[in-house]
Amino acid sequence: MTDTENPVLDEAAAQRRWAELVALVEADQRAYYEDDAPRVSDAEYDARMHELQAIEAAHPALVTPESPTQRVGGAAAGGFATVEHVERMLSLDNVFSVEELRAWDARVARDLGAEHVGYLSEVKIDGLAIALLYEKGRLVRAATRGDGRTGEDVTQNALRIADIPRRLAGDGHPDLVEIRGEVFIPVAAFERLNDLQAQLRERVLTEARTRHGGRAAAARPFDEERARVAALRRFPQFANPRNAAAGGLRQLLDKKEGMELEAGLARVESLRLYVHGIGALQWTAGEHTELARQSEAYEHFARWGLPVSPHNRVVGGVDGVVEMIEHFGVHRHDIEHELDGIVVKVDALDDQRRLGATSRAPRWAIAYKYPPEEVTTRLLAIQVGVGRTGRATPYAVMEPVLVAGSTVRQATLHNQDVVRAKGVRIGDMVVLRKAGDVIPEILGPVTALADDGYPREEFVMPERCPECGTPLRPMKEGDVDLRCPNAETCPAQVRGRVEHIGSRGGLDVEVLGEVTAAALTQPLEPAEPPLRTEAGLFDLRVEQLVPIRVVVRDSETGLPREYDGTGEAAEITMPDGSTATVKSVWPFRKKRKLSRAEERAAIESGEPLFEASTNATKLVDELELAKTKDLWRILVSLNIRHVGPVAARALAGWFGSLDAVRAASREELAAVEGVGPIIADALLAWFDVEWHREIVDRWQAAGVRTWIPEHPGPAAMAAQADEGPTGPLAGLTVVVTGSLEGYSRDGAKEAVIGAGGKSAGSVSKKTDYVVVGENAGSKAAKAEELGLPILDEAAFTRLLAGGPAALEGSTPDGTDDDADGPGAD
Ligand SMILES: NC(=O)c1ccc[n+]([C@@H]2O[C@H](COP(=O)([O-])OP(=O)(O)OC[C@H]3O[C@@H](n4cnc5c(N)ncnc54)[C@H](O)[C@@H]3O)[C@@H](O)[C@H]2O)c1
Ligand SMILES: [Zn+2]
Repeated sequence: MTDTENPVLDEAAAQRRWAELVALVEADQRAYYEDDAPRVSDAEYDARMHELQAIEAAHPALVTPESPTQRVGGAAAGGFATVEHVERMLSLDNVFSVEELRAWDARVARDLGAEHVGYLSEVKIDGLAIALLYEKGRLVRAATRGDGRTGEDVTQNALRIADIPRRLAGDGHPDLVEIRGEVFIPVAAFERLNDLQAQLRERVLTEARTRHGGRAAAARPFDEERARVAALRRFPQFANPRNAAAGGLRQLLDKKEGMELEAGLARVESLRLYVHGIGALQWTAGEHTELARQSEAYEHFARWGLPVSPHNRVVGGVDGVVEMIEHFGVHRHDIEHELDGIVVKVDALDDQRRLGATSRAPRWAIAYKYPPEEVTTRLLAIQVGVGRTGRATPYAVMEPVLVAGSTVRQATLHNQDVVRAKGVRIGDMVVLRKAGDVIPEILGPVTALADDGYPREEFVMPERCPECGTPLRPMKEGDVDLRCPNAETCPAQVRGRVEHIGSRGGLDVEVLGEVTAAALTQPLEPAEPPLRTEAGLFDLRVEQLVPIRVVVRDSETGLPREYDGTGEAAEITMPDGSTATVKSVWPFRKKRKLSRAEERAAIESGEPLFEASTNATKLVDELELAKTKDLWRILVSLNIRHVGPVAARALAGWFGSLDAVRAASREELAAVEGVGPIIADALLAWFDVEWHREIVDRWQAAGVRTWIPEHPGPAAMAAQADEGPTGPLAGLTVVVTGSLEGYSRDGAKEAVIGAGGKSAGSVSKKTDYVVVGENAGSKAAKAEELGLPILDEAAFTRLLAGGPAALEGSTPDGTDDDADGPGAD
């Protein structure tokens, strides 16, 4: 599986590697199970275990009962009384691919002499195991797994968990039953817990400030920085729900007081439980029917008031399991808790007994693990980038690492407060998470490795803009974000605005991307850029472009890319004052096609060897075409705060010309549907700035059309509005979710608006139709829950053309083909 796996080591090398791995895995287990503070990601731990297994498979002499492959990981750690489990608690073996799963299924079928095996397929809850011992229906003990034989007595904390009944419901309970389950913190509760930690930090700070101010001898000023670090140590941000849950169940509440107790209680009360197994079971003879299947046991559990996961499925064979794996591969983040795999169990208890268990795990169950979404890597540097709006954003530069299928080397850290709250220092090993399509995020440092000898450095937010040197400051009082106030000529901001003009939501000029924007605003040569601001954009000539040489910058960060040997090398000064050799390119020129003789002649006579590239002529041609694009695109291109495509469409549609927008009062602007007072203020503020007005003037002088031909003007629009909206979708709100074949995401919205309807982003009772495409997620489910009419793409097309009347005669819910979706069992 892993590339470190090497079964052809000679005996001595195998022995050495084996000992090394055992030491690593044991240290990992202590950090994970006893301290609730892992030092490596689960993926790395799994890889180590896997390598260990491979070595032992090739060298069976190395297998001893003490090997981690033969034991249940974990131990009963300090602080709690230890208890013996009535029956041993086991771990689970893992598979990492569907092929391995099918091979496991084939072995089980062979051992049972069956053709198909009936399974119970469950979501693998990322929490920690608990064993609940009930005697005649009364909870007598709750224990952690520990090493499988001995666990920690956590009954006191368990009694505070609402999901754990003190008495089982109903009657006819066994004399003794050991019920196993998973304690976890739901994702939403986890976020609330972290909010509470932040609030407690603030309270600690306020108290410290007050104490300081009250002291008569407050000669020294209050050390804000130190106080914040201390507060963070008392109430840290939790890295993930699993560790927060493990720490929550295994805390000594009676040793806590004050704010610590408040935090501790909140943590234990946010714990939930799903039961997923049976240990010892003793009934008074004759009082009960024998249980035949695990799923039957769950039915008993549910009747006794114990929570059973709603995601379990009973399936007829391995294909049903594979379907579930595929389903949760896509919907991994659509359920209440974190999951890291699918657990498959032989459902028939007789068969479970026949298959038995190894010293570590049952043979009748297996866990399929999804690819990791959390990995660890080294934080090499924290740099600061400046964006289009001047916001200065610190971002992490990490050792490249593979996570959720892609290589990640950078992650935004948002602002200096976020850096502080995460408690990361440059040089730390950090936990990096990339879940689904969400952008990668650093969760925090690996605290267990805080003293690994690698040099550390605290991050200090720079005081000046790294691109133009202007002092950074918040734009409003109370703003956390710092901005570069030099909007007019800060290279980063001009570059960002020019790129925005070329973007899909702006003038949609294909050649005007990040490299072109940088070339036009910050060329290495000529020293004077063709554009100081975007005002001159439509005056550009091909001759101006040809001599431009530029440094290629990273699209995320705006920083120069290291020289990679493919372009021309250029020496430049970096934001921190150092120099670097980076890659540079000539984006607008190409070599003329000359014979050798012609070339020699050209060199002698000083004629140029280069001419304009297709990119250069294309840019000028496309800008020419862009001059008569829709008015809303021009509006977006002005880079006015809050004026994106939606507001720009509303403004253009109502006023019909840029001059009318400019002449409108605050009230007139705010009154337009989809505009409102915030955008109205942003517009007025924008037109108030002289260099902004100059952009409009110069664009108009260059021939940019800033009106809609044949638009009747705002007065006529107002008159018409009194008569109500028109079009087949007038007065109707439509939500489009998932992907459609014939419409892009924006295209579908535009089509709804074009037909006189409203396009909404979220489903509510006010929604009239929900259009559901491929891979639709929670919105589709919500629509079903609210009983809203659901349309497929074909019905949507009919609706756009003919309004609701066009849908009559067809079934509003489409077909019933996919009735066995996620919630159908
Ligand atoms: N990062 C680290 O340093 C580190 C160290 C040790 C363990 N780990 C993590 O723990 C894993 C190994 O731990 P493990 O031995 O506890 O095994 P495991 O977590 O892979 O599987 C066994 C456990 O799964 C749990 N589980 C969740 N849902 C279940 C369900 N529906 N049915 C049955 N059991 C369910 C049970 O608590 C059971 O004990 C590793 O693969 C890794 O993910 C990480
Ligand atoms: Zn600047």
